[in-house]
Amino acid sequence: MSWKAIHRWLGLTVGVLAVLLGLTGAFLAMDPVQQAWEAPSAPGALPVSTLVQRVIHTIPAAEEIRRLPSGAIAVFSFAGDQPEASYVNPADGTVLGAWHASAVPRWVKNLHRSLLLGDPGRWAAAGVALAMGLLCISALMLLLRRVGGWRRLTARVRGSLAQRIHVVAGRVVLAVLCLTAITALTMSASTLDLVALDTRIEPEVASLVTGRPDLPGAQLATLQSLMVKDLRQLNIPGATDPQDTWKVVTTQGRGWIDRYSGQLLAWQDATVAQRVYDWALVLHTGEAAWPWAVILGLTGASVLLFWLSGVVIWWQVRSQAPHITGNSPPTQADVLIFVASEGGSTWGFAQTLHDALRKSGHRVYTSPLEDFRTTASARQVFVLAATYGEGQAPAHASHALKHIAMLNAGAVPVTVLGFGDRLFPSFCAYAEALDQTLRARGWSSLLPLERIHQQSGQQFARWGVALAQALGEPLVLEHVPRVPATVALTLVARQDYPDAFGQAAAILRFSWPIQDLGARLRGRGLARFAAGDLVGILPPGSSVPRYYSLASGWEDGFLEICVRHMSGGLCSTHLLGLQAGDCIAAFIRSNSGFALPRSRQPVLLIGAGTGVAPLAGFIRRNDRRRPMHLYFGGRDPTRDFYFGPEIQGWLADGRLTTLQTAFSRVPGGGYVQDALRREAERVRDLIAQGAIVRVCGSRAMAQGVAETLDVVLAPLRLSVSALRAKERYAEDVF
Ligand SMILES: Cc1cc2nc3c(=O)[nH]c(=O)nc-3n(C[C@H](O)[C@H](O)[C@H](O)COP(=O)(O)O)c2cc1C
Repeated sequence: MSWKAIHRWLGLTVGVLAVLLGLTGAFLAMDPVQQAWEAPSAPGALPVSTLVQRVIHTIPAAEEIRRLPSGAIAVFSFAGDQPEASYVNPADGTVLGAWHASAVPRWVKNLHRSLLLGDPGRWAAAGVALAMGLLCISALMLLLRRVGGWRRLTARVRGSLAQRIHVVAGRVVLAVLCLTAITALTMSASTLDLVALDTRIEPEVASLVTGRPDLPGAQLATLQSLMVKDLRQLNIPGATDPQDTWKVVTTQGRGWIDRYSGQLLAWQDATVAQRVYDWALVLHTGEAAWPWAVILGLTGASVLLFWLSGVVIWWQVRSQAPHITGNSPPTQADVLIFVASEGGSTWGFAQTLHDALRKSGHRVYTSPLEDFRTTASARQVFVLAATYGEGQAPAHASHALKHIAMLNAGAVPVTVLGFGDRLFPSFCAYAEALDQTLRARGWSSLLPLERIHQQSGQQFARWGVALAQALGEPLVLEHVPRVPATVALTLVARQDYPDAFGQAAAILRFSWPIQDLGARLRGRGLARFAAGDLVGILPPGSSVPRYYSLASGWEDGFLEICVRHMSGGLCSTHLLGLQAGDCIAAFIRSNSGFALPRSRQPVLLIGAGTGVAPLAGFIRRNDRRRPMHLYFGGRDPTRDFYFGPEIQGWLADGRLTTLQTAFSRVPGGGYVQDALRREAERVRDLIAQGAIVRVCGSRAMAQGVAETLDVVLAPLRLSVSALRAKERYAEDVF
């Protein structure tokens, strides 16, 4: 079972009880705070003998003195038949007021400890604590996987409002929740008699009656050397029983003292189990320190927040998960289809294949690629995989390749169909990696690897013809593409560059519709985005989105892109024809590999042409004035210096540290690579300081930059591929 499944199912099943224990725990945590408020605590260095003297002076009938976990002193006595308990000021022994066993209704404590169900309830509460511990561990695993390791634990969180609340709150209180679960289990082990705290019998001791009067408490040597901070409880010998003794309980153990001679008659050290229990009690209840109790209280209350946001996330994921209609149980299916998809379009192709195979009489099971396996009934397996990042797997399938590489080959052929885009340097690289791994492990295939460019229905249909021939069945793959859920963005401003060498360009700024809280919680509407992410735009009459890098983040309050006209380009023509107030259909695709990690390390931004857009977005958000160095390449500063005035402004206000430009169509000009060569010394310095590099522009430019940097970095024995491996170098190319 995966960590995700453990987290999800424990959260959904035990979650309600965890909320109950969390809220009652938060309520109980008020107790130490209230006690600290009601009575001053005894000074730690006060000897117990002095305390006894003062208490007996004020309450001669005192029978027991207890130091409450808050540090306050409570004295128990009898007035006639009536038991009395009072707070006493340890400074002078004056009575401060009546002490109640707990101001908190007893049943809240019972509810917290045993759900008001006695022993079975205690077992249930322990079970919830165990589940809570597992929830914490699985949460940590998921968090680490999501952000990409310990070093990125504080990285920006993406997703719907519910997801962000869940993760951000988790980062804050996870450790305390985990500690609470462990201490609860420790205490439960004792309450449920799984561990005995002390199996020793109390010694039979009695004061030796000699006719002498009682020695006053102030003169008892044991109490003189005992400080109040170490006292738990002190029983004063009763007037009616001459053999009665003093009994003192401390953090170290317990002892019995002769009332006439003051001699210590017996002593028992606290057991290890007792000490562990005491620590667990203090950490779980916060009784020794009210500030800790406040932290515990807030943490307990946060369980409700986790549960609510967790349920919303679960519902959101469920409703957004691809649903394949007509899925057969895997054990009965003769065809298995496994899918790796980020944007969902590959699922549409999988459904078409699924339906066509069913139509020709097969029983088909379709599932995400991370479930890859074969069954006894399977005769054919198909893997439909999209490629993301720089030739990587879609996020949900990030571990699938490793899993497949560990499997022994089966007799069933496994055929891979890749989905990608030739505009990316690593076209269908993930599908290729899957295919190579399968072949290397010895799996056969019905058809060689095929790569589908830009979700082409025709290419898919052609592959269907080859498949039909190989299967010897009349199979037809007619794919009607699924259109991704889009939001209408309104153009609010545009800045034109009409003279950008025959290809008009513009910076377009859009607004998005206001979303209510419910929609934001569930991640409906426009997803949150950061500079460097992509906006997918569906031009009218097309179901294939075109992607543009974002030059702004959600916090900027607008969505900005830089578009250059491509001759015959459906989308760029549409975008450049927009007027203020016109709308486009768009959605967000995250590009987390290109995002800047949060750190103070310098950043080298290298961009050419409209590729400067995401880099401009990074600089715009650089409120913390992290060192950022921009290398911009264009043709002519008067014609295609996109974001030029803003860049100069950022340079002036410190968001941008340095700017190097290279324009190719001016006398003595050159390319951005030339600027890098010119600045080789500084580039090396920055890289040696741990700088991270982001490159955005055309494929040819990115290639040229990588080659130049390899030469520049050679004296450091570093290369672009070494930086890439350390996630210090990323490209966004088009
Ligand atoms: C951010 C991003 C990165 C991509 N990277 C690659 C890539 O490296 N290689 C490739 O061939 N296709 C790449 N593509 C194209 C997708 O693989 C292609 O559009 C695919 O059909 C999407 O399938 P899906 O909607 O099921 O995720 C990328 C697309 C996006 C949005």
